[in-house]
Amino acid sequence: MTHKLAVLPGDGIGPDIVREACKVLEVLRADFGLDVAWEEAPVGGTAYDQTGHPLPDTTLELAKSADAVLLGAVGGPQWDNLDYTLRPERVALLGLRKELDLFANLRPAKVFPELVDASALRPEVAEGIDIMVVRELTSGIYFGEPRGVEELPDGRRKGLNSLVYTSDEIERIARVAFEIARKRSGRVCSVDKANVLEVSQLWRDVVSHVGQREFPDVELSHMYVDNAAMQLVRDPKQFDVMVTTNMFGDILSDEASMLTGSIGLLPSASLSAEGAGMYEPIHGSAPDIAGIGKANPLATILSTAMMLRYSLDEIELADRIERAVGQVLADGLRTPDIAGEGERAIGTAEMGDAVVAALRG
Ligand SMILES: NC(=O)C1=CN([C@@H]2O[C@H](COP(=O)(O)OP(=O)(O)OC[C@H]3O[C@@H](n4cnc5c(N)ncnc54)[C@H](O)[C@@H]3O)[C@@H](O)[C@H]2O)C=CC1
Ligand SMILES: CC(C)CC(=O)C(=O)O
Ligand SMILES: [Mg+2]
Repeated sequence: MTHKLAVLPGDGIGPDIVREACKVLEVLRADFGLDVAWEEAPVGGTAYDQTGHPLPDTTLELAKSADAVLLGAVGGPQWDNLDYTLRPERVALLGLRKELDLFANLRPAKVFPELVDASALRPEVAEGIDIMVVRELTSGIYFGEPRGVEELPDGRRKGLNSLVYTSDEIERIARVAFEIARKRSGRVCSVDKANVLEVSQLWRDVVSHVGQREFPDVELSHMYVDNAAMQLVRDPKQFDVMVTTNMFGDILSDEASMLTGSIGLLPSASLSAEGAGMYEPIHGSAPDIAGIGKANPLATILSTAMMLRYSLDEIELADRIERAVGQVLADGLRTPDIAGEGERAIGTAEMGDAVVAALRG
């Protein structure tokens, strides 16, 4: 049966990088028998400009009816002053995640052997890093109520966001992390701020219970988020699976990207319990390099591989994409973000073309 995809390029570099991922899909369809069809739809600031809303009903319906969603990125300075009820990041991105119940965000941070020198770390520290950040994605402080900015009687203003987790939300993300750990090294590190936050005390308690009751074979440790941020740089190989809240996972995965060389390399999968999946690079819309051919498309191409693996059950083709990316890096091809000093850099489209050529062998 034909795999039906919703492709949502979005804003900034979104269209630049999604174009390259679609080239990869074209080749898989033409040369490797992947039975796939996709429809594009506007999302984010672009959709707001076209329709008055960052997540038009037609886009949401397309996403809901698809077998998987491929997303570029949303947001940018031209929409920064919009009222919060219309901001692309909040309405479109958080809206899609919530509407599709994509509570489990998998963000693998793996150092390609060819890119050890591009890491922000010393080569001996960088070599072999392979971390899976499991981030809760549909709750926590990005979604908690009450929220807002209000005027106080004395003329000051008060800004408020709420960090809320219920035990069932913690249980389900913990299970995802433990299951993944079983297929990897059998170790989970849960990251929280239980020395200060009541929510984190609940988080730690629930993760521990799930571990003891259902996954006694998996080794569980706990770490405060400030220490985890430091340990990621000091000794990243101590981590295998990290499980954490929405905001901590957002921040730690951007940090982890620099261990691998660039934020332009890290893919992600966002999954629901019912089988929905959305795939996007972990970075944003990078307005500073939009439309000028400097964006690294590999995070999006690797997100496409995750889509084949997790939503379409095309494991062999997912492996092929990952091998092709390894091949272009082994061939010395570098976009500006991963080029060393004096090294020639290629553009976004050339990098996409190189992956296509490597796929074709
Ligand atoms: N998933 C999404 O759609 C996300 C959207 N955003 C939005 O994106 C906009 C820009 O946010 P920033 O904080 O600047 O974060 P960003 O991730 O867009 O950019 C941070 C830095 O990384 C660089 N960068 C990002 N992706 C790259 C790539 N593929 N290749 C090479 N360099 C890359 C950018 O040029 C910039 O210097 C904001 O409106 C923000 O809200 C931010 C994060 C996630
Ligand atoms: C733009 C935010 C809502 C989310 C974010 O930065 C992310 O998911 O990486
Ligand atoms: Mg982020």
